[in-house]
Amino acid sequence: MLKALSSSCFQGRLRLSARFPAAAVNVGEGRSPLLRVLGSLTSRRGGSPVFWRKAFFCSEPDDGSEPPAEAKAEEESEATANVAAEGGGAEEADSKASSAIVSMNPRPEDYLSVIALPLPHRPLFPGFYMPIYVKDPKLLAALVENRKRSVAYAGAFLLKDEPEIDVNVASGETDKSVYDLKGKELFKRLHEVGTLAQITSIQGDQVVLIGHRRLRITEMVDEDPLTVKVDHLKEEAYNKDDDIIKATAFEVISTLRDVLKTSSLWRDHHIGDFNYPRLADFGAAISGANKLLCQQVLEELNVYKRLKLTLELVKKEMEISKIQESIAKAIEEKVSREQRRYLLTEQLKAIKKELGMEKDDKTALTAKFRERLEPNKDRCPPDVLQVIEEELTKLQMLEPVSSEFNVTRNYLDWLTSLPWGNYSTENFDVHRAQKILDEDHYGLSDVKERILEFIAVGKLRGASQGKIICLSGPPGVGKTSIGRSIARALDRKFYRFSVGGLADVAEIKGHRRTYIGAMPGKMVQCLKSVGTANPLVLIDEIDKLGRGHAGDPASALLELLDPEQNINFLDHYLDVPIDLSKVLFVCTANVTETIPNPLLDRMEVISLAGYITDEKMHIARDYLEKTIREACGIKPDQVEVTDTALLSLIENYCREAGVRNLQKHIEKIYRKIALQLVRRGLSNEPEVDSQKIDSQESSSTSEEAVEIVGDGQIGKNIDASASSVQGNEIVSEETEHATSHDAAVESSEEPEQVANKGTNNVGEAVGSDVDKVVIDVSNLVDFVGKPVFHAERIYDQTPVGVVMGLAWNALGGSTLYIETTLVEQGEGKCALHLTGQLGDVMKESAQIAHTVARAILLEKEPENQFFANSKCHLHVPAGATPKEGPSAGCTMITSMLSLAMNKPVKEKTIAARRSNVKMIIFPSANRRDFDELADNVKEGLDVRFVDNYNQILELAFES
Ligand SMILES: Nc1ncnc2c1ncn2[C@@H]1O[C@H](COP(=O)(O)OP(=O)(O)OP(=O)(O)O)[C@@H](O)[C@H]1O
Repeated sequence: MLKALSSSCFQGRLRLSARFPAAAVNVGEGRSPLLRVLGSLTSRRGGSPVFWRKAFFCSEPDDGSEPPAEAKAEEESEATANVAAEGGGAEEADSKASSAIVSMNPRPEDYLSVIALPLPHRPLFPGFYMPIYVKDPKLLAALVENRKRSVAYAGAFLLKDEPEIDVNVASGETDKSVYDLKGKELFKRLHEVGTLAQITSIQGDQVVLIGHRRLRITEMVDEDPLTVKVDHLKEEAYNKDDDIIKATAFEVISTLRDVLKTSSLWRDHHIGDFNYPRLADFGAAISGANKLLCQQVLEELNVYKRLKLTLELVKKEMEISKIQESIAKAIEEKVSREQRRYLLTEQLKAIKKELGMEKDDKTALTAKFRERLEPNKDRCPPDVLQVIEEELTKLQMLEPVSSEFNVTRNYLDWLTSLPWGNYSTENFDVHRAQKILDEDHYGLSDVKERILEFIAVGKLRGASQGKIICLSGPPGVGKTSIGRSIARALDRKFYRFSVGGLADVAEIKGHRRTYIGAMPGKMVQCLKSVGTANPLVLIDEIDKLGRGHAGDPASALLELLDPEQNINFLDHYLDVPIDLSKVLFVCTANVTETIPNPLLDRMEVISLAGYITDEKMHIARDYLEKTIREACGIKPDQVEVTDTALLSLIENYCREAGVRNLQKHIEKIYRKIALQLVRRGLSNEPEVDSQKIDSQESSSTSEEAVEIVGDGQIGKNIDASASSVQGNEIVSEETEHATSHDAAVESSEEPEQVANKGTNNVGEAVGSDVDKVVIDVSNLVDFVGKPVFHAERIYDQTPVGVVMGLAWNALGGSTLYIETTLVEQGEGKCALHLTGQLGDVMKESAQIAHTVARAILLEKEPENQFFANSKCHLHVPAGATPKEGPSAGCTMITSMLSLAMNKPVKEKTIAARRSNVKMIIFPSANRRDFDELADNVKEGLDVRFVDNYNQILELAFES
């Protein structure tokens, strides 16, 4: 009824059972295709590691029916021979054997007392092979002995779990405890129902069993080795044609088929021609079910119930199989997708390579690097060339996916992109250089002269030497921009970087290549970006160099700048020396005091003092305005900024040493003008358009409209409309102008309106050129807001105790007052109270000034006890600004004396030109500095040089 398992299976099965001793080895090694299949199947299902893996389906069981003829014959002959030779053994066996000698060989069912073999992992099913390991030597010896006496049967019983033993314990441990069990202990632990097992081979401690028929233990006969009395069990009788049994059996078969189908290993096999009880055993045996469930099947003698139990097991197996299949499928799909992609890209690469369309990555890279190096190869230092060659060889040997490959590639990228020995031709034309410098900057004659000297030396030597020029001065005096001009004058490439706040040495010297994301330092980056080895490098803000947490940036900078050292500058990343001796370094600083001394020593400092109003006017007029106007796209005849407006800007808005703020203000003005011009253009255009539309709609006005558009004089039209709208304002504006400028300045009208006024105002002045926007003092406020500064002169006439001094600050110079006033008087109340955020040195100066003033007063007016009996308060205004320095001593003395003698300092005494003061008193030691000032600065100043305070006293108080 049932189909043969498969012809090949059966062949294997029969061969194995027929020639068992030899085949047993094969069984163990799983060489038979069928056994291999079973073995793989079971191991895949994760059954018990040793025993289940080695349980194999074998032959027709001895379930009451006859064993296969061939096997039976062999067994019989073997048994006969053994018994004949030894003529002894166990009692029963003896009796059977002796009876066998007389009548017949012992049959399986004749074994009523058997040695009990414990099976720790799975029960043995009739018809299945199972190799087991017998570790107990006594038991093994007994089995061997029995076998010799042709008592080749034993009972195989599943071991019950010890209640406290976890079923999941490693098999090794379970095995160990199993081997230790003996006698009664073992007896108690055995399941009652087991299998009569034929011992087919014993190889060392490996014993191969074939299950024959079911047994039930009745009692223990012997303890060591455990021998038990058994009953042979038979299935309950059943009706083969019972529909329910039939249906269940079919269901088992079809489920088994499904399982076999889903498992690729079993796909080609068929289920054998079994009877129902055997079918149930087969299903249970090959399922990966739990040992107790299998034992249940073994114990079940009702065929229908056994089939049902098996059906449950195989259904479960089916589910597991399905899940397993879907997992396997998903993984397979993923792997094959990736593999496919990989294969395709490899194929593509191979095709491209074959067609010469693309070389492989490494070859292409190497070729690229070599090509890049080629133009500089002759000038490239030999040691650098050697490093490059070595790295190129290394690149060839590295895997493109490795991180080392990337490091080497980047390194080669940097090495080959530097301009080794590639110098730009310098221009030593002094006249041209002078022209360029004058073109870019007004004044700064010292700086320009120094640059021209440098060029002249270069011309005579034929090559310029590396130099460090340091331009020091307040912000906005043109330090950076003059650096750019020098580069232009010399025809050198320009590169600027700021070291303000720089704290990391790696910024200058680069990181070591071992770091992830390592980069070379600024200088190497500079060379790569300019592409020549002799650029002009402007190092900005060198006075604000950071402290550095790892290493000292100042020392690194020294190595970079020092002409003695930088011929072999070593960048950590590049690791090969670079010659920086031809680089012209220009540094900028606001103050030189904070520049590290070793650096300052090597620099040629050129000071840019700051500009006076005259100079600023020139700069604004001839340089700033011009460039800003162009940048805003405004034509020169569209705008006029009057001198007074410019002056007001400089004096009242941008009080600074440089011109940066002034530049910003002019930019602001020009931006606003640009907006106005655009707005006016736009406000006119829609008007023209609307007329155009009107002309289409109304025929009566069409001619007029066409005339206006056709006229092309849009400007005129704009103006006409503007004047018609603002006619009244023009009149009022004119009157305002006639009366007062201030009124216009304080006007709160919108900037645009005021600008229009300016335009119209000018329109009147320049006749027909009505589009011009004029900025003068009257409308300046609308463009740049209210003035920020007022004259520093607070007093028209300085009162008693007040003296004006000169101060230096970061914005350049400024004037400041020193005021002393009396707090209270009384016998012995001599005290001095100081305010105005004075630094320690300045406080000490004030104390000294107090003492000196007292001494001078004592000498001049011995009877004047002012200082002895007065508490004075000295204040330096602008209290929010900290002040420090030793140079205010004389001014303080003068201020205190003025109070003590109750005489104001003479109006023309101490002053600065910017504050409209006429006389300045300088210490004689400063005469040299004063002489260096340009004539236009000195102009109009009454300067006196003094050696001691008495001279000041004379100038300040005596007429
Ligand atoms: N003498 C000058 N003639 C023409 N333009 C000048 C002059 N001095 C400064 N300028 C202009 O002023 C602007 C500011 O100058 P720059 O940026 O070079 O100042 P700086 O001294 O480098 O300031 P900082 O110290 O803040 O860096 C530039 O646009 C520059 O062209």
